[in-house]
Amino acid sequence: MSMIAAFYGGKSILITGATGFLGKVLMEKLFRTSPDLKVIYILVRPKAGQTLQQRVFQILNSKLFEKVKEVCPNVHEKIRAIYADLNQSDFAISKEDMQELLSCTNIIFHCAATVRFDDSLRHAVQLNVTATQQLLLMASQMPKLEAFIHISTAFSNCNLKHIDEVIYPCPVEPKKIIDSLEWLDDSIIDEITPKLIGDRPNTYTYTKALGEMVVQQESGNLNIAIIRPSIVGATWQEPFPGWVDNLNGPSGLIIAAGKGFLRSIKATPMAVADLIPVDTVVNLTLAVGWYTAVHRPKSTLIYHCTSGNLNPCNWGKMGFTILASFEKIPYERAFRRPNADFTSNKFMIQYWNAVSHHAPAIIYDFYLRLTGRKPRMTKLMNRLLRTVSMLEYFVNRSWEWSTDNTEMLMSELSPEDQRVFNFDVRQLNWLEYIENYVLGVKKYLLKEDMAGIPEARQHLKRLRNIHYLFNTALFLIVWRLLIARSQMARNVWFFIVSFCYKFLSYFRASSTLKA
Ligand SMILES: CCCCCCCCCCCCCCCCCCCCCCCCCC(=O)SCCNC(=O)CCNC(=O)[C@H](O)C(C)(C)COP(=O)(O)OP(=O)(O)OC[C@H]1O[C@@H](n2cnc3c(N)ncnc32)[C@H](O)[C@@H]1OP(=O)(O)O
Ligand SMILES: NC(=O)C1=CN([C@@H]2O[C@H](COP(=O)(O)OP(=O)(O)OC[C@H]3O[C@@H](n4cnc5c(N)ncnc54)[C@H](OP(=O)(O)O)[C@@H]3O)[C@@H](O)[C@H]2O)C=CC1
Repeated sequence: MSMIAAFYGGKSILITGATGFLGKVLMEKLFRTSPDLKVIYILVRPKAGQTLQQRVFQILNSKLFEKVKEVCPNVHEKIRAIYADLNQSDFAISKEDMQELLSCTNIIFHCAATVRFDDSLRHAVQLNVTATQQLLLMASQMPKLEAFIHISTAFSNCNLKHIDEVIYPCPVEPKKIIDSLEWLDDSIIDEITPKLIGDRPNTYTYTKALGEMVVQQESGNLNIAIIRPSIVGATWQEPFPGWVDNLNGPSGLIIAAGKGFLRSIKATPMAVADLIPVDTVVNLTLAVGWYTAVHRPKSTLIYHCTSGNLNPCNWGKMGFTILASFEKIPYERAFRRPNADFTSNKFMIQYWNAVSHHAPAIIYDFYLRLTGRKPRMTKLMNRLLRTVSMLEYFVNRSWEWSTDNTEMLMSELSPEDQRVFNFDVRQLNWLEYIENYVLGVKKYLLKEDMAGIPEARQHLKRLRNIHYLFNTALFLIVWRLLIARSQMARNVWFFIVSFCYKFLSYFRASSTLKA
C-alpha cells in the first residue's frame, strides 16, 4: 500500500491554479491514487464566457480524466469549485465559502501564477507575490492545515549559474515593491521595471523570486515547502504519455517547427535543455505534501525538480530528435516542410529570419491577396519571432541546480511509493519521451486525427516538389539575369554548356564502340 496515497485519503485539499497545465495533472493524480480523499477545493474564475461549473465539467470530461472516472466514479461530487479571483482582495471569495475553506482545509497546493514573460510588473506582482501573501494569511487561519506547498520555478534565480535549494534574497524587499506599486502610475512602473528586475530576463522570473521571499517571511508556524520545476513538458507516463494542453515552454515551438513556420532559432546546441515532464513534477509535489505534513521539517525545504544534473539532454539533441519525430508523425496542413536549425551567430540569425521567415511570409501573403483572401502570414510570423525572442534567453544558457533535498526525499519513500509517485528522472529515455511529446502535441493540442497521417505525408511531398520547383525557377531567373548583365557569367555559362556537350559526345561515342 502506498503511504502517500493513504495519507491523502479523507483529506480536504485546496488547489489554486487547478485549471492550469500543472493543476489539472495534479488533480488527476490525486483522484486516481487517493479516490477516498474527502474533497478538492479549487479556486476558479469564470473565463472565456464559461461559468465555473462549465469549466469544471470540461476538465472532468476531458481525455486526461478518463482513468479517474473508472477508479473514482463520483469525482464530480468530490470537486468543489469556489469562485475566486486572485487579483482581488480576499480573492473575492464569498463569506460562506471562505468560512468553509478556513475550517476544513488540510493541505494547500499553490500553483496559480501568471507565467507570461511579457506581463506588466504590476500584474505579475499582484498574482505571483501579493496573492501568495494573501493565501499565506488565509493559511495561517486554518486550524486543520497540515502543509502548504508553493510551486515556484527553477528559473526564479536564473541570474545565477549554480543554484542551491535555498531562498536567495532580492535587493528590494517584496513588501516595499507591493506598497510602491499601489501609488506609482503605470508609466513610472514601466520605467523602473528594468532596474528592478536587474539581470533577470523578465518580470515572471523576478516576481517568482519575490514570491519565494514572501513565503519565507510570512511562513510563521506553517509547514511549508517550495517546489522549483524547470521547463515543464508533456506527461512522461501518467495517465498516458505525451499529454499536453497548452503552448507554453517548448510546445508552441514544436508546433511552429512541425508546421514548417519556424526555420531557425538562436540557440546553443550544447546548452542543457532542462525539461521536466509534468507528471514527474506532480509526483514530487504529492510526495513533498506528504513529507512536509508527516515529518514536519524544522525549516522550509526547497526541492528542485530538474533533469539536467541527473539525466542531461542538450538542445542540439532535443532539436534533432524533434525534427526526426516529424518524419514519423507529420502534422497536417504544414506551411513548409519541417526543417529548422540552431544558430548562435547573430548575423546568421538575421539572415535566416529574412530569408526563411519574412520572405516566405511575404510571398504567401502576396499569393493570398492575389486570390482575394486576407493576408495573415506576416502577422503570424512576427508574433512567432517575438515569442522566439522571449524564449531565447533560456536556450542559450545552462544552469546547475543542486537536488539534495529531492534526492533525500526519494530515499525516504518506500519502494511502493517510489513506484507510484516516481520522480526519478534518471529513468527517463529522452528519445522515447520526445517522440511521445511530438505525438501528444498532434493529438491533444492540435487535435489532429491519426488517420490523417498518410494525407499529411502526401502534403509534405507536394511541398517538397513545390520547393524544388521554386528553387529551380529562382535559379534560372537569377542566372538569366546574370548572363544578360555580366561577361564573366556568360563565360562560365559557355564553359558549362561546352563541358556538358563534350561529356555527352564522349559518352555516346564510348557506348557506340561497346555496341
Ligand atoms: C543539431 C541541430 C539540430 C537542430 C534542430 C533544430 C530544431 C528545432 C525544433 C524546434 C523545437 C523547439 C525546441 C526549442 C524549444 C525552446 C523552448 C524554450 C522554453 C523556455 C521556457 C523557459 C521556461 C521557464 C519556466 C517557467 O517557469 S514558466 C512557464 C513557461 N511560460 C511560458 O512558456 C510562457 C511564455 N509565453 C509568453 O510569455 C507569451 O505567450 C509570449 C511569448 C509573450 C507571446 O505572447 P503573445 O504574442 O501575446 O501571444 P499569446 O497571446 O501568448 O498566444 C498566441 C496565441 O496562442 C494562443 N494561446 C496562448 N496560450 C495558449 C494556451 N495555453 N492554450 C491554447 N492556446 C494558447 C492564444 O490564444 C493566441 O492565439 P490567437 O489569439 O492569436 O489566435
Ligand atoms: N509551465 C512551466 O513550464 C512551469 C511552470 N511553473 C510554475 O507552475 C505553476 C503552474 O504553471 P502552469 O500550470 O504551467 O501555468 P498555467 O498558465 O497553465 O496555469 C496558471 C493557473 O493560474 C490560474 N490563475 C491565473 N490568474 C488567476 C487569477 N487572477 N485568479 C485565479 N486563478 C488564476 C489560471 O486560471 P485560469 O485558467 O482561469 O487562467 C490557471 O489555473 C506556476 O506557479 C508556474 O510558475 C514552474 C516552472 C515551469
